[in-house]
Amino acid sequence: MKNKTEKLLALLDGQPVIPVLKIGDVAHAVPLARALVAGGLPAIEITLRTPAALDAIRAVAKEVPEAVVGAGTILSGEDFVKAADAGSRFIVSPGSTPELLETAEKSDVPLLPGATTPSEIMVLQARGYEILKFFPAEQSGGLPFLKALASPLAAIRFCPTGGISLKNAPDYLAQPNIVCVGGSWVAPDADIEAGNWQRIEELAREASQLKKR
Ligand SMILES: O=C(O)C(=O)C[C@H](O)[C@H](O)COP(=O)(O)O
Repeated sequence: MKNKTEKLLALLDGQPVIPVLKIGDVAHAVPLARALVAGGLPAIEITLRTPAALDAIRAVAKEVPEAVVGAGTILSGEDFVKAADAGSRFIVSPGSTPELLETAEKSDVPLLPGATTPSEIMVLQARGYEILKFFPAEQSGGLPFLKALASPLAAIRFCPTGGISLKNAPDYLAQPNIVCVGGSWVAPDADIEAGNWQRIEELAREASQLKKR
């Protein structure tokens, strides 16, 4: 597990914000990934929330080698395997199940599993996880909650996601037990639909300049 934690950290490479993407049309995947890379956010999370998601992951893995493509909204072992086979280099889930964790343990692809309560966190810690997603961050108690976890659960670091924006991201990133934040704000649905890659590149640049790294 140490290896996989290090692998995950190397892939994220200190990037302060991981864009959480919902891609409805596979044709948007490559230009969107290129815009995010150009804006300084190469590690991206394509969520399995649309029928196009697996093809989008495949297209980015093949055509945008500068990107570090990951998959999000992974709910089962089957999703994990499909996403990894499509070329995902890391996998993100909103929570965890024993079945998902068993599948992840057989793979070389690192998993960033979600947890919010001390008990969920302790179960994952006992299985060797040191970096967890904290989802939905704002709705689950946000920064005060994460600060309260830092002392009893000192070995765990978090990637909070859900309700994070350019406005509150700096406060999260200033907290030592936070590795990065995730957010959809850097790639708004309307800009993806309109092919507004320049604006997405600008939003990415703004986000990439927030601390950590
Ligand atoms: O389903 C998952 O695996 C997720 O990653 C959930 C997303 O992280 C959030 O839905 C993003 O939240 P917003 O930035 O507030 O839009």
